[in-house]
Amino acid sequence: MHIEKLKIKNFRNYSQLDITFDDKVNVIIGENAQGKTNLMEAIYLLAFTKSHRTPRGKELIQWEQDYAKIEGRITKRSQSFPLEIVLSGKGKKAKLNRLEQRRLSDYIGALNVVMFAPEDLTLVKGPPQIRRRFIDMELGQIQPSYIYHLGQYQKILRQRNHLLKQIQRNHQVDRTMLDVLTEQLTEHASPLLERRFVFLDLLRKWARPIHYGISRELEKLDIEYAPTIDVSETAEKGTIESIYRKKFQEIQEKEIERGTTLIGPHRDDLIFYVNHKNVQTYGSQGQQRTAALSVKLAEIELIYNEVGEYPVLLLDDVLSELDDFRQSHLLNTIQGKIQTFVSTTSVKGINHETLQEAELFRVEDGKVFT
Ligand SMILES: Nc1ncnc2c1ncn2[C@@H]1O[C@H](COP(=O)(O)OP(=O)(O)OP(=O)(O)O)[C@@H](O)[C@H]1O
Repeated sequence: MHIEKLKIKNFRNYSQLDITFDDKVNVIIGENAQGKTNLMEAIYLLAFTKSHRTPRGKELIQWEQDYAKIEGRITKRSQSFPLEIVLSGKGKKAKLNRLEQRRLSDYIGALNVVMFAPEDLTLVKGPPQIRRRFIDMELGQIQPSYIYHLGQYQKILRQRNHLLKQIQRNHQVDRTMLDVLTEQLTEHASPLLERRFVFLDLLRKWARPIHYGISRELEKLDIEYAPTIDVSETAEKGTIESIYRKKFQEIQEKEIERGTTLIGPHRDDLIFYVNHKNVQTYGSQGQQRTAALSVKLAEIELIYNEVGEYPVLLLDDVLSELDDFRQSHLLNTIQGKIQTFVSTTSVKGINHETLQEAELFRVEDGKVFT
């Protein structure tokens, strides 16, 4: 799949932009603070309806303006269709084929995007929320029902945490509501966990040979899912549900004492191993980077297998962070088959033929010159 055209209005430092992209490699080049990342962010927003760097939609609207609009024309499975996102004080509107989609799960997944930015290199050693966000974003774009369960789960989790705090302060509060919320939370936690297990199994399958290749056949990568309950990765929804129910009963007093939900997918994590050693704890920075790169490349293959087409790849200022060997591994992978956007301050030192054949876009103060 690829993005044919992009139209932007009042987004970050872009007042107005209307560009046509190459279906292979597009290099976005410019000095610092000119709008390279903003352009990548616009594409990310078009795919996921939210930014990769801020949860606050207001920041995305150009200063002094009251709305921002991003339109894209996408080609997927030989069909061409428009996508549109409008942000304003009233919230956000997402249109697919000119029709407003009220449920995120009906919109996300129309355009598949994989982003690789310097902060993704901390996927392995950074805090657990980075890894949970990674799973949620990737699973969400290949399985709309995952987004539905995640949205419900997060809503019920907030209510449950609020109630636990109330009971913590006042033990007289009726606990019937807690039972109701616990049951509802379990109903959404279980499909989330079941899908994450399946996703992890596929990710592992794709990431292992990639990591082995990048490490010049020296390192075997393994990824383990670390849930907050004792459950097998092959367990089905029903089994997961009954384990959650039992565990919630066991820890009820502890949860009230702490005033928060102590188990569930919002507290799970991934553990990375190289040659059976935990990379988070024992890995060198190089090993951690290789593992992060392998996982990103695996994600591309995984989407190809699930969706039938390669996603659009955004490489935001990340090439200069990789050494020559990792850089050429990455560029060999995308060569000729994946529409890629590369943002950089300079192409000096990057001699790979993929970039020589690329379309160049120069960014200056929120304007793009070809
Ligand atoms: N809401 C906004 N309205 C107007 N301008 C904004 C808004 N948000 C950010 N900017 C401007 O966008 C510019 C930053 O652009 P961007 O983050 O894309 O930089 P960049 O070209 O990727 O630079 P670097 O190479 O340093 O990462 C800054 O000049 C900033 O002031």
